[in-house]
Amino acid sequence: MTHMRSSCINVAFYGVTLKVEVSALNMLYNHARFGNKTHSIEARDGIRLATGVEVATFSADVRDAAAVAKALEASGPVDVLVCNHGVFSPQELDKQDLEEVRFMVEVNLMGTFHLIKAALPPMKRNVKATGLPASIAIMSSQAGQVGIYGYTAYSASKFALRGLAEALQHELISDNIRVSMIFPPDTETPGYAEEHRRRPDVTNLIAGSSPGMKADDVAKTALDGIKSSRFIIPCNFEGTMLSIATAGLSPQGSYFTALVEVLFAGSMRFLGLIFQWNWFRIIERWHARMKNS
Ligand SMILES: CCCCCCCCCCCCCCCC(=O)[C@@H](N)CO
Repeated sequence: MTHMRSSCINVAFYGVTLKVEVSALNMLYNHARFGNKTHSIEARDGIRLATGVEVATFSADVRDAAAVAKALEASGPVDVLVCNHGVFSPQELDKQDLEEVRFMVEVNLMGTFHLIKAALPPMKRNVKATGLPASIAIMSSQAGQVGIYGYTAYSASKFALRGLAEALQHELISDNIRVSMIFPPDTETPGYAEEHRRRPDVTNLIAGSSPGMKADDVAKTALDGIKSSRFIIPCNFEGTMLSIATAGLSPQGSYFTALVEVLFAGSMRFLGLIFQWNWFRIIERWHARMKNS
């Protein structure tokens, strides 16, 4: 992040790696259900060990707008805001408690609003004062590009982030602030290990269409994408296909990617339909098997 001042906040959950990659002076390390102060101390020590860089960490629950605002005030103006928090509880909506649904929406969606609202005013002032650009990166998921069995609440919260990001980029373009969205597949984190144990078999079959990744690799891809101010940042090959298939009316800064999107729109729709057809078949078969046993 050479062109940006090395101040950054990073909010937990997809892994500590992003923090190690960025030579951050100020960091906010945030936790929802799984988090506490210990995690932010671990993150700080991890960064010191890996890079020798001394960082500050501030903890807050992203669901608590006032706490987030306080933490951001303590951290000082942010150049690169990475909204990296997220929670997931896999279950069919029919079986899932509304409390769980609300929890995902509160953390994944409202938490992102809280961070951006708190970070934006000083970020704008800072960009004006320094003449340097700033970035807001939002961690979505491939389940924020396509809805999948067992992901109703999660997909809803992640799809919502896209609307937020597209509109926000309109609002911030003249302030020289770039918005990015990252769409990772299953990512090896402690949260994922827990999720994988609990999610329905059929979810595993469908999510298996996109191979999982290590948190480090997602972090590297995310940083590269943020640095080149891409709006959509896919993380693996399937993610690239998915991003072309779901390009919609999203901003596209790369002429090359724009050309690929235009040239392959039809055939990607066709491929997407084949994927859907296959997924519906998997679901039907799975239900038939459940009925028989
Ligand atoms: C047209 C071409 C299509 C290409 C293939 C599409 C494959 C889609 C697979 C979706 C996997 C979703 C993983 C979500 C991970 C996640 O966010 C949870 N693990 C939460 O932690």
